[in-house]
Amino acid sequence: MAMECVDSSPSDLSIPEIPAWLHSYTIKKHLTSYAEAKKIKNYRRAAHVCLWARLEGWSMFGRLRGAVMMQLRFDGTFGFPGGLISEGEDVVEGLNRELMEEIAWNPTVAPVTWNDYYNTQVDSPHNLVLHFFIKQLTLGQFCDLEKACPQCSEYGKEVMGSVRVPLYTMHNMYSGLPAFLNNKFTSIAKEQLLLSLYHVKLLSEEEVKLAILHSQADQHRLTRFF
Ligand SMILES: O=c1[nH]cnc2c1ncn2[C@@H]1O[C@H](COP(=O)(O)OP(=O)(O)O)[C@@H](O)[C@H]1O
Repeated sequence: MAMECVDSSPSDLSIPEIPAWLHSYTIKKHLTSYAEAKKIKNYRRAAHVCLWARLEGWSMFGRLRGAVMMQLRFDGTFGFPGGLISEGEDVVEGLNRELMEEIAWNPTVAPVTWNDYYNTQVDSPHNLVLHFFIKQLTLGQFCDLEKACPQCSEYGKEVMGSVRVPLYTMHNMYSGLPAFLNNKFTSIAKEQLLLSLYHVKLLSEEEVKLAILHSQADQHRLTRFF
């Protein structure tokens, strides 16, 4: 007997507006509405979240802007915390459960809710529906979470630790965010990172463009020399 799926989602979840130039860089999988995604049969569902906090100030590396959390995964790639939703499980409940396992998230402090939903993409080759959330924390909550991460049950197994994404670019136009973008990312996590930075206005349209350009420029330099 098929298990009945619990679903607490509101009916008005819409597809976000994404400017055409950013769309072409960041939407690598079919973008769909949550309602359409619900109709897809025999696909697994996963949900991940970009947790971030505003952070004003400067350092010798450049303007700090904000704290954004990603994690180093068991497969050597970077991704956002989250994971597969169990059969019959509500997406938001499943996401909060995954966060407890992967980053020692305490959902009673600041649970991820449907207000934090951002978009859904369909990874057809892998029969996977990918839901993405973006949640703002206070800087205090973010720093507490960073300290708690190593206490999670998956630490040293599935998750090797949380990292803060560098949002600055140094004078050489490469160190910082452009260099970070040349790491290996799982699935569409790199594209989700760029979308998040733009969506929450941590970076302007021009700054996202430049970060992409400078990360690619360095790849070309390396190809020429080696
Ligand atoms: O940060 C991410 N953004 C988008 N997709 C991701 C991200 N991390 C993992 N995925 C995709 O979702 C699938 C399941 O995610 P994950 O590996 O986190 O699940 P698990 O923690 O339940 O094992 C992965 O196989 C990968 O294709």
